[in-house]
Amino acid sequence: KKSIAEFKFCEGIMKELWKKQHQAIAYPFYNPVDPVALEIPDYFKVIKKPMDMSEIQRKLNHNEYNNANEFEVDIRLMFNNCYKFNPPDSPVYKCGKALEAIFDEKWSQ
Ligand SMILES: Cc1ccc(Nc2c(-c3ccc(O)cc3)nc3c(C)cccn23)cc1
Repeated sequence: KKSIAEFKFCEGIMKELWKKQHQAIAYPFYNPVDPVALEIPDYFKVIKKPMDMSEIQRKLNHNEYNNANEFEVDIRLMFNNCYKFNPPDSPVYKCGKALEAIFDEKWSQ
């Protein structure tokens, strides 16, 4: 059952992740990874299910999540794609870990 409260909770989390104060760690996740622009032509060979904050926001706005769990699945997919593709010592990997920590804190509230 699509509860309003679950939807509001997910909306609140996205509102947090989009905050300007998190821009330095959230920017790699704002939009779909563009392998041409980023010069990473093998990205779609490695990452079979791309996911980003704009797509998550679009799905939320279009009521495409049946529950909060489906929303969390896409959030975790976005971060795990980042950890799969980027080396642990890379700036973007560290951005993912920092942003996921903010997500986890809000998600557990
Ligand atoms: C040569 C090279 C190496 C690493 C990257 N990573 C990266 C990613 C990225 C995000 C999520 C993801 O699942 C994969 C990649 N986003 C960026 C951005 C926005 C700027 C610079 C680097 N970025 C780009 C180019």
